[in-house]
Amino acid sequence: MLKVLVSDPIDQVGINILSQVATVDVKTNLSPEQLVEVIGEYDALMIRSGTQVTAEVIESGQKLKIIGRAGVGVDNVDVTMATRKGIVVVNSPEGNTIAAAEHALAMMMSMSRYIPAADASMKEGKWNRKAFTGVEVYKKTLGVVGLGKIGAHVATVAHAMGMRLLAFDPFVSAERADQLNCQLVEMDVLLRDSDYVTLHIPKTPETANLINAESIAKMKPTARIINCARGGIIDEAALATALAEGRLGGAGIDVYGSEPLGESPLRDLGREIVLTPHLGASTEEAQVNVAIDVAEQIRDVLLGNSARSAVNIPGLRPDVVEKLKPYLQLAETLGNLVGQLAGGRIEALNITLRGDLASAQSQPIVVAALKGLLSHALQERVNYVNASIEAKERGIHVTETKDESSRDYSGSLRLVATGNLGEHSVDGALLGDEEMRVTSLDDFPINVPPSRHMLFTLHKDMPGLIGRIGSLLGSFNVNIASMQVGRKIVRGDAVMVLSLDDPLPDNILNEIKQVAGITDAYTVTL
Ligand SMILES: NC(=O)c1ccc[n+]([C@@H]2O[C@H](COP(=O)([O-])OP(=O)(O)OC[C@H]3O[C@@H](n4cnc5c(N)ncnc54)[C@H](O)[C@@H]3O)[C@@H](O)[C@H]2O)c1
Ligand SMILES: O=C(O)CC[C@@H](O)C(=O)O
Repeated sequence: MLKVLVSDPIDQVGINILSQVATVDVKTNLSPEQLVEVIGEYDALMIRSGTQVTAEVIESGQKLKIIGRAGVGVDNVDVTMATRKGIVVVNSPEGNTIAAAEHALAMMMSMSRYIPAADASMKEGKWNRKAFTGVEVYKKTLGVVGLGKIGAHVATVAHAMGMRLLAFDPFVSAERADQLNCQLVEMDVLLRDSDYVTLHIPKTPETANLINAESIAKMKPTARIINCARGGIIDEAALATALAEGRLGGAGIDVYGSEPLGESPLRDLGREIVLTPHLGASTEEAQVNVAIDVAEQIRDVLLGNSARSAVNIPGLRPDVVEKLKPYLQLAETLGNLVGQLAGGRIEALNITLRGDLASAQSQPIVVAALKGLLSHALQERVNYVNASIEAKERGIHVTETKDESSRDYSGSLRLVATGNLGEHSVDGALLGDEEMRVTSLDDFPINVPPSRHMLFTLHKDMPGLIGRIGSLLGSFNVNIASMQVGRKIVRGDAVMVLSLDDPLPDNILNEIKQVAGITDAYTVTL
């Protein structure tokens, strides 16, 4: 029975989905050591932002196939290590967009009107109207850093509230910014001209400490900053000092460099700062959305299907995979076949997509071919997640070619593997929608369906040779299911492909190679 560990609080609806296919253990508040200790039992791990999925956790998760992050950010997962281990990492890119955007807007309003401080004073029994005179956001300038999903929603609502909008996002077009009524500007201009700055960017090496003493010095002393994105984008010590010294008007902070936030100068500040404990995604609606989104993906992956938002299988969108499925199988089979024919250390693989396939998205097909190529050596350790990285680490130079002009089949593939033992090529196509055919081997035309056990020979086309091979196999009690010969000219070089019902005994290959007229022979197990 499959087992899933849920190590952060997840809505029950997600647990119910996981329970359709697995035993689900909910164990929140595990220490890092406890997580390392138990993770080996589980096929999948579902988390929010509380669990740190370190390299050590992944190393210990020998059975792990998928890590599901019920939210957007995967910075609490060592994705590189997961990829290396062939573990799919999925998230919910949109499930909490509205929740996080509304939290940023709530921060903007509550700090403008000192609502948390006024509320606290009321609860202390006071009636102090003078201490909490705020400011309006109407006609003020909001600088949106990161005009992605959350930034765009914040911009839309802020525009409706009568704010002027600036945006900094090097990856967004001026047209998109225009649609959102934002003026795209450089970061320095945004800092200089904004009354409010709101951050909606991922934490990356470029964005770490983006807001520091230097950038704060560029802002208006009355400006207010909101971070509902990721901790570590603002230098918290520099922020606290600037607020304490009146060099910045206010801050609304939901995320911290280290969570949970321990002792911090931010906690010592007054009404000018609003702090929340990473609540951006904490709405009932968002938690249901992300739980369903991620639990469904875990369930699907455990059932052997693809995930719709895997962060470490770029380009393998489920709709694309669905359409290409028969060709992915073909690519994997041909990769496996040419890998075994080439043997030894493969140095290069060229994949040619022909006919209609030339206009298809090639990346999944290339990944499938690499998975096949490496599967003989790596067995089940190689999968769609890590095939590219494994190939790269082995120094395999991968190239792809597209040839729309080839019209033998509606779409066909050609793989050429070059290694330290030589070069081999295979061509393959689909008959009808799904039936695979190997259509050439080392440029000799053949037409055979791939089968589990196969024997390939390169030989001289001469009378009696096929009979001798048949008798030899018979003497080892190996049954031939089908046989085909391909040649370019009569009595020239030829190939023979035999599909066998049984695996070939170890010693028979050498005997086959001794038969007069045989140049070479290969066994392949698919
Ligand atoms: N507080 C929470 O609970 C909470 C909830 C959801 C999301 N988040 C965080 O909010 C952030 C935004 O999420 P999203 O869903 O909008 O992501 P998104 O990917 O849709 O948008 C991010 C945007 O940032 C831009 N960007 C990347 N690097 C940049 C840089 N150096 N400078 C400027 N722009 C840059 C990208 O082009 C993109 O448009 C993420 O960090 C996410 O983890 C936090
Ligand atoms: O799990 C949470 O509540 C936080 C989620 C949020 O930070 C995200 O990146 O989606």
